[in-house]
Amino acid sequence: MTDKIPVTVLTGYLGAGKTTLLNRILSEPHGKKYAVIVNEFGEVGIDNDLIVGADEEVFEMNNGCVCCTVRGDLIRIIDGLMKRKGKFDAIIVETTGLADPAPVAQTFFVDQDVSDRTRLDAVVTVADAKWLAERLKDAPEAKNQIAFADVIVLNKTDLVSADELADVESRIRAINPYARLHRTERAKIDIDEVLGRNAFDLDRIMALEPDFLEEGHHHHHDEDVQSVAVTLDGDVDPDRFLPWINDLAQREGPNILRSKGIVAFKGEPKRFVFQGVHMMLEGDLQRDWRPDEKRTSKIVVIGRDLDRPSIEKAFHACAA
Ligand SMILES: Nc1nc2c(ncn2[C@@H]2O[C@H](COP(=O)(O)OP(=O)(O)OP(=O)(O)O)[C@@H](O)[C@H]2O)c(=O)[nH]1
Repeated sequence: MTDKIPVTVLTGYLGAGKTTLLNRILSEPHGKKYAVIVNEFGEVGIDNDLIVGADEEVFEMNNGCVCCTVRGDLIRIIDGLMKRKGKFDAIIVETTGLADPAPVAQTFFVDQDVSDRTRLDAVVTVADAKWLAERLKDAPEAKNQIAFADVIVLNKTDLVSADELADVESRIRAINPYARLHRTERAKIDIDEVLGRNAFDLDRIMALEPDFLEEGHHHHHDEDVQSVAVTLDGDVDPDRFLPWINDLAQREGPNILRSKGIVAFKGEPKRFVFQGVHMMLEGDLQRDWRPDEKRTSKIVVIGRDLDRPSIEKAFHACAA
């Protein structure tokens, strides 16, 4: 068992702070080599672009959710990684915010090749202290992610009062009394609390889902949640884009579960990156566009009842 490569499944609802946690882990002077597998919901890869690349290799799985259509991809990527055994110490799988962690975890037990060579170390769930209580009401995935967690990182504590924090913590405890729970701001946590936990407890999961080890376990996505991805070749006018995106977040905020994008502003050598959850938006200029990189702007808005044509039209109207 000891020579099996540990796998950490990083989950948590849209915008909770998974990539923030992942970047924190990868930026630490850990002296280890991690293989990172990211899966995102949305037709264009943005997350992959936002992971701080040091030495680790990042494998992207788009076009679907890891818990359903791309599970074959996950198995293939892991098989490929295993052929290069010895080159890395651990695998981290970041799932989409809409993934049910059960089938992802199941892969590490049911697929023979994968289970021979890897072991699921822990399911780590990042929870958004501000929005989790709402999502527990309307998003079954959010609840499953908490139920399946071995470690819970209760993030964004800066956005709530002490009472709200205690309330969300008690809601989490009602679903999962077993997981280790940490309160964090910007996912600031000791790496040892997240990786190398040896915490995944199959017995507990079997009690939760007796058919966990049976194949053909299907997860139905919340069909109401859609992803609108728009790309634009060429530069964007910040004087048009910024008021528009701010206005969209204010107007459609309750319906927008997540928004993000990488935008090329006219005359600006740096990439503008914005991130949002509901009506809260943040954005800044990050690294330079590389000489070999096409200045393509891409945005993704994930939510309910979104007006796709109007978002597409409005973004294209921001072209410089
Ligand atoms: N105020 C505040 N914002 C945070 C905190 N942690 C992360 N954020 C912001 O929340 C947004 C979402 O963070 P991400 O790490 O991208 O979340 P994610 O879970 O990877 O999102 P998806 O992969 O799209 O589901 C970003 O704008 C972050 O900067 C926090 O503790 N406090």
